[in-house]
Amino acid sequence: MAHYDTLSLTVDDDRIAQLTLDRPEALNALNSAMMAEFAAALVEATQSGARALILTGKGRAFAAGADIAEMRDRTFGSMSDANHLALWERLADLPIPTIGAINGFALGGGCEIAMMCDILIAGESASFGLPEITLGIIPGIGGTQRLTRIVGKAQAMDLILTGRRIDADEARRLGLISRVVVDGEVVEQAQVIARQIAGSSARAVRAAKECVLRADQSSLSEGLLFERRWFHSLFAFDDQTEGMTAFLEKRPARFADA
Ligand SMILES: CC(C)=CC(=O)SCCNC(=O)CCNC(=O)[C@H](O)C(C)(C)COP(=O)(O)OP(=O)(O)OC[C@H]1O[C@@H](n2cnc3c(N)ncnc32)[C@H](O)[C@@H]1OP(=O)(O)O
Repeated sequence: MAHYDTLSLTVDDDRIAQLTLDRPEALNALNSAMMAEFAAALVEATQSGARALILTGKGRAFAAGADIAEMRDRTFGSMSDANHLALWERLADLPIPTIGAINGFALGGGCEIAMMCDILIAGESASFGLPEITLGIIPGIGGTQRLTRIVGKAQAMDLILTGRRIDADEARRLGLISRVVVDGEVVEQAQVIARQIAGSSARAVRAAKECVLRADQSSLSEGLLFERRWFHSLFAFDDQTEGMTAFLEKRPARFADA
């Protein structure tokens, strides 16, 4: 793995990649250096053959948002010419499942990146929020769009216009995250989920991810057709025969790429 200054990337023997944001002294505030390294690390993780990626933060935050010190003196020109923040969006395009393991604060851009993950689990004392409004700006890494799709207009307006923070339980009630776990066990629990995914058929996992994501972006009829076509196509591969034979022979399936 390459050396990074603002994050670390590991890929273990089970082909689980773990990307850890690593600027704990600034609560993992997202600066330009981290954004460039993040994009490079995603490429490296994918090329390593990883079957799932865990995203977490070092210390008492997942990430407390974009780096305010770096951002304060930026201008419209420097932001728009560089299409600033666009690189973070690469996370949403990753072909493998992504699991956000949220420890502590996930605020502003931190919350926005978290919402790009496919599966999101958080420690009991994690807190989420989009406080950009208090800084005279709005979310810029997809926060208004993703939050509205996840929680609906009224809740999204409430959270975005007030900038208030919510705890892990409220985030789960609203649908932002799927599981709340004991603080300190977030990464461990994410690894359990990642291993389960890595032990499944890689093609079926990819098909499932593409179908779920399609649900957000297409009409129901298009989505149903997309799902059915993917379903049919999985019968072209050995994993389907192996999965079903293993069930009938009462043994665990041994998928080719697991
Ligand atoms: C993506 C887009 C479009 C926008 C954004 O994300 S804007 C940023 C949105 N985020 C925020 O507004 C949160 C800012 N941070 C806080 O409100 C607080 O730090 C806290 C509530 C998360 C934690 O407060 P606490 O008192 O526990 O800790 P601090 O002393 O405030 O922080 C420790 C250390 O980290 C620095 N820090 C924290 N957040 C950021 C940030 N977003 N950018 C830059 N630096 C940040 C903080 O200044 C402090 O550093 P020093 O010890 O050097 O003062």
